[in-house]
Amino acid sequence: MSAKRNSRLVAAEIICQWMEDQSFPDRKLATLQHDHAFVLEVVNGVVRNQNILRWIERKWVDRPPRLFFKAVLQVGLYQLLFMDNVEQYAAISETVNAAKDHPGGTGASKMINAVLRRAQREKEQVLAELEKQPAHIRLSHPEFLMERWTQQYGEADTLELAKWNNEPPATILRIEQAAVDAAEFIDKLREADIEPLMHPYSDKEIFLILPRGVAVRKVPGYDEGWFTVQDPATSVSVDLLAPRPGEAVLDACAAPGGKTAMMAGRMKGKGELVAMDMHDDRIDVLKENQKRLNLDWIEIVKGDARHPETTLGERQFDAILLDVPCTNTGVLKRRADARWRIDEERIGTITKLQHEILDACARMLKEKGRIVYSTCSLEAEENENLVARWVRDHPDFRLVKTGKAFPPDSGTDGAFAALLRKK
Ligand SMILES: C[S@@+](CC[C@H](N)C(=O)[O-])C[C@H]1O[C@@H](n2cnc3c(N)ncnc32)[C@H](O)[C@@H]1O
Repeated sequence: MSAKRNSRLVAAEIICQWMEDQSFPDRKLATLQHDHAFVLEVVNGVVRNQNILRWIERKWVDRPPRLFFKAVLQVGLYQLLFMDNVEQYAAISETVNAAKDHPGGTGASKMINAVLRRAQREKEQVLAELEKQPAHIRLSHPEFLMERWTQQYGEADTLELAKWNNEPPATILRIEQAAVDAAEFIDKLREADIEPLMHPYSDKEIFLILPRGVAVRKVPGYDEGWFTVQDPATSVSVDLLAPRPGEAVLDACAAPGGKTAMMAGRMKGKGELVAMDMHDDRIDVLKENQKRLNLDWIEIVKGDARHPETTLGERQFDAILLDVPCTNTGVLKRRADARWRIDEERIGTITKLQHEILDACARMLKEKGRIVYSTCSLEAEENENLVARWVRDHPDFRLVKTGKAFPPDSGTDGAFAALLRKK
């Protein structure tokens, strides 16, 4: 049996890797063996609160430490300043040990020890001082993003949005009503001492909010495929597309398959539903979900939505969902690292890709067919502006309707969807 590793060290290694190459190991985090909940909270908290932690480092550390020690320091600071359920002595000693055992760690561990003890002594003062800092530091968002939101949505809504992004995300389940009766599922949850809350957004679908700390894999009916983990905002696009039994439907950017599963439910297992994605690792997850949800009638294909004919030949569809890759600004609450990946250049690159996917997949549509273009972004360039420009350039299509969920007012993640019909 392997010896239990220092959880602070595990967290620091993951954070250091992220600092080096921006790779955020969602899957590794989901499968950690030891102290899963603690490491997950620390990693997400440190990444989310970068601007605050860097601000403290600039105030209290004379010479910037090497990346690994920077990560260890941030792990310690995050526990002391933001986690109420951690014993302070353990937080300091275990974090210092994580640095000490590393090559070159003798000097760094002294610095880390001194800064953490200072954080322990001066916690109230430093948090009060933080409240006086500019919003992008206090709420830990990129300055340029706060500025562009302020221009688009005004200052008050921007501040509300940034605060919402920093709250812990709720785990929300969508009941697979073809697999289980909703009342029976809720009874099973209660028998397992899980008291769910019905999400107010529930309409065609039923969404349940799980109490904090419940591991999804332990929820009754996980293996039987009685539910998917999914925010209600995901139904904005599926409601607009409204796939029907017997239709030929393409989900061109499908993995991990939340919306595919929702569409499969609407189609009641009848018709053709093709789920495509271009990334092998994402297709693996799509297949796992397909298996768990018993949706073997769905066809999963690997293909590039910029060149769908290469995979799909001359097939034509009644309805196409384009849930395109985006900047994710509507789901920053769920994805701790996403806010740091956005810049003006990325918005430019991603809108070009979105445009290419829309152009190419529109060719796969039957006469009078329909497309829903959707994102989980709040940026007008990726949403309203892109669709308006595309329809201007494609007079054989008309924009029928758009749908939007905008947090925090929506009480959901952010989402945008536009229904386009071929004339
Ligand atoms: C927003 S996610 C889709 C989420 C999915 N619809 C769901 O509800 O679970 C976008 C997906 O597009 C895929 N993707 C990115 N570029 C693509 C391309 N050129 N062709 C096909 N899929 C692509 C990504 O791998 C990713 O899985």
